[in-house]
Amino acid sequence: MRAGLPRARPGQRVGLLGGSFDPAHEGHAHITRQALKRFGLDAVWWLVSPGNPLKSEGPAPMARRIAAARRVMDHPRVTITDIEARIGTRYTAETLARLRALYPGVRFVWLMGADNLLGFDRWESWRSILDSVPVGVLARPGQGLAQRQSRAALAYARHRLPAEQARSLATQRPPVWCYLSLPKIDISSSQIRALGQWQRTP
Ligand SMILES: Nc1ncnc2c1ncn2[C@@H]1O[C@H](COP(=O)(O)OP(=O)(O)OP(=O)(O)O)[C@@H](O)[C@H]1O
Ligand SMILES: O=C(O)c1ccc[n+]([C@@H]2O[C@H](COP(=O)([O-])O)[C@@H](O)[C@H]2O)c1
Repeated sequence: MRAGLPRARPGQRVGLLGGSFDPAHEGHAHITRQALKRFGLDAVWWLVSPGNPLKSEGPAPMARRIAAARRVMDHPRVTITDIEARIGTRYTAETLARLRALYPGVRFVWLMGADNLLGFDRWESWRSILDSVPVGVLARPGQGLAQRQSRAALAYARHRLPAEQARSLATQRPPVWCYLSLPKIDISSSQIRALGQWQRTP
């Protein structure tokens, strides 16, 4: 394994929470704890993005975002990593393909807040994401019904795993996705930036 990359053993169930984390906040920590517990994961990696391909404005420098994320989430089973910058990927489909090649036998699960269901069909090769890894979707304040009726959700409706079977998500054969209802935390990085509590430039 290359220096600086997190470790995982074949058979381990690893959730991947990609994000700008600009900055990280309690909403990220909350869905991570819920995903660990309810999807029965061994670990969660926060993939701190070099920059969301759909966002025109760049985020704060990686080192600042990582340091802030580590202050928010200090948990023995959570790793905060700049792995996408290290392996040179930005699009999720590409990241997942590289991670599967780098970590044979590891059972990855792509994690995301339900807001991402809405625009998911604009992601690069979005179908290949759903076809290649189990996807865990965590409730987020907002348009719950619209999210669950988004193009991606409808196109893959028959592959939705009932929440009662959430613990088996990582070992299910894709395409498979699972929507978890949970107590919601109404917080976002945009709100924190709007309050002036985080600047993108030092
Ligand atoms: N409060 C929250 N509840 C549930 N999911 C969340 C919450 N905040 C963020 N997420 C999810 O965490 C992942 C990373 O989010 P991101 O870093 O973009 O934070 P954000 O608060 O959505 O940022 P921004 O407001 O800048 O768009 C996404 O999948 C997002 O849906
Ligand atoms: O691959 C894509 O086309 C794509 C488009 C939008 C978002 N993503 C990923 O989704 C994750 C959440 O992004 P963000 O900026 O909303 O935190 C992050 O890992 C992004 O790289 C990926």
